Amino acid sequence: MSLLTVEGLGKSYTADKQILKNINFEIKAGEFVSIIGPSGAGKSTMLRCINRMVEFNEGNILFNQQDVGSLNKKGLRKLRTNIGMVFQHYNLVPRLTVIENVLHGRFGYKTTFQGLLGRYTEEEKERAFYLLEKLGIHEHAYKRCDQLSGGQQQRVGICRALIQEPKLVLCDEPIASLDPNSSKIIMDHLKSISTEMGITCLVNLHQVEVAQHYSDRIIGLNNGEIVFNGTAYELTQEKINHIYGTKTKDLIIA
Ligand SMILES: Nc1ncnc2c1ncn2[C@@H]1O[C@H](COP(=O)(O)OP(=O)(O)OP(=O)(O)O)[C@@H](O)[C@H]1O
Repeated sequence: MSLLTVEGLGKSYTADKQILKNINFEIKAGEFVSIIGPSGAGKSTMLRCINRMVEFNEGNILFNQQDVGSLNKKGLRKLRTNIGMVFQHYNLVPRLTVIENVLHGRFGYKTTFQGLLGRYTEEEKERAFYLLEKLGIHEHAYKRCDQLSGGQQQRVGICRALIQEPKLVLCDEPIASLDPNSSKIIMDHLKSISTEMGITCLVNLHQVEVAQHYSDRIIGLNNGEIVFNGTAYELTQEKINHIYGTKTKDLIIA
């Protein structure tokens, strides 16, 4: 069943340049899908239209049968509890502890007052520990986030997304700031989120081979248009060249 349907999506930030043009795709529940394409193709913009961090100008986005474009402030807040987000630069609060950052993921379920006072239930705290343990960083629970390595901080970011109990996790270049070892750890965790927890993952990536290794399906974006939508097996060198508009040997990172 389709969890996400994007129909005729268009976005421009300025009148003179269309960034996304007639984007159409569907994502099924539980799928792991990567979006690849050259710098400036519109990958981040597309991802951010889905939870309306970026407002789109044309088309429709249906999430879980719900028309995302027509949601009011309250509806949008509810939608965002169902859609977790993982960022390239983690977007943690550096001076707060790991556990506090994870619990921030529950913010969408709280009144502003409860959130500001940091009122979390025992169940929420236990869940936060469980997730930290699952991602192998529970021994750092009471450290300030800025004392952790990039890879560890990204794992905190993933825990914060997961504690929301999302149906979908959007990952915007989650390994772009990490070394190969940390990248593998993060990608393995993201993959297990989809295979073990059944959570759908939509991941922007710069590394074609990483996308091929982990994805059920890959979407290729070039200059704001989808030019490929298929499996890793179907993504031939010719198709990669088409997505990047060039010979890509230099672009492929092991
Ligand atoms: N807030 C903004 N205002 C104006 N233009 C923007 C804004 N955000 C992005 N753009 C432009 O939209 C285009 C697509 O950017 P976007 O970040 O979505 O691409 P991308 O494929 O994710 O690139 P990268 O891989 O380098 O992150 C670029 O030309 C960029 O300059």
